Amino acid sequence: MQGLRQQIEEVAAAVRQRTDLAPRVGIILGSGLGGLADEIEGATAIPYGELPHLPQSTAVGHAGRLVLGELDGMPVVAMQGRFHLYEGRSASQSAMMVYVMKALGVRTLVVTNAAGGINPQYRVGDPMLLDDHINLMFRNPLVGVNDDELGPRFPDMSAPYDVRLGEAALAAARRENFVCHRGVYAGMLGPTYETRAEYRMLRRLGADAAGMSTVPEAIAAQHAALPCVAISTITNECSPDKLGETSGDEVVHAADAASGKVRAMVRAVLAAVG
Ligand SMILES: O=P(O)(O)O[C@@H]1C[C@H](O)[C@@H](CO)O1
Ligand code: HPA
Repeated sequence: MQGLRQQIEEVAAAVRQRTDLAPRVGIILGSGLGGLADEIEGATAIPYGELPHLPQSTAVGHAGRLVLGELDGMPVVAMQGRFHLYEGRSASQSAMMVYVMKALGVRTLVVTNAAGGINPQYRVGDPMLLDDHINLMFRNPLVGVNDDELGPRFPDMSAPYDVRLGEAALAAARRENFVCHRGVYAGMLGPTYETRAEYRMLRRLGADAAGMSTVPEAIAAQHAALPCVAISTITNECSPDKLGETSGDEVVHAADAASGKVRAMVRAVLAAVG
């Protein structure tokens, strides 16, 4: 883990060479939400390829850049593209940027993603605030020797998502008059979408939505004592009894179409951070 801390410091130092902005909020932009980074003012954009230790982002709809600047007056750092396990990344690699963001000064993490709606009440385009998650990736970024400088050996996971900031996100949905659910996200390894039997199983396990990201990042945030808010956009309905086909393009398109709602929620979280 000492090696990991060194890598974190080297990435953070490379970022500091490009800008002296000290971000307070870190934002991980999921599929369809990359456009939020275009609203960041005074932006410095750094392609991942220009930073040490970072792999290329290969996922559809993920630009692969770090964008630093101000959003509604708040200094932020946004990941325009993340590292998924299905791209061949380890859980540790997929979560490393959480520690880099903390090293840069971030004190709150906002995570967004696209997810399949398992709860039969959920419709394409609805946002879901994560109340909790189930780690079905069978990977954990904290496996290995723990670095006590980064966080404790056995982090508590009884409340991985910040309730007060989540309330601020929900209040934005009420104010702007759109439906927003609060539910449980099942983190899957991917890259296949689930079978009908798997969606049925996930529903029985208590999941409301399924996706292929977020869980390693939320675990790292908890390890690093960073309050975390996570918001899914429901991009496909996964009723086992009438399951249609799903594709990556459909997911990106649906997330893009609904991105205004999630943007409003992210901005409400920024305002609540104060
Ligand atoms: O980065 P996210 O989670 O938004 O990526 C999307 C959703 C799934 O994880 C994956 C397949 O649709 O891409
Ligand atoms: O149905 C899904 N399953 C897993 N990941 C997803 N990402 C978008 N939709 C889905």
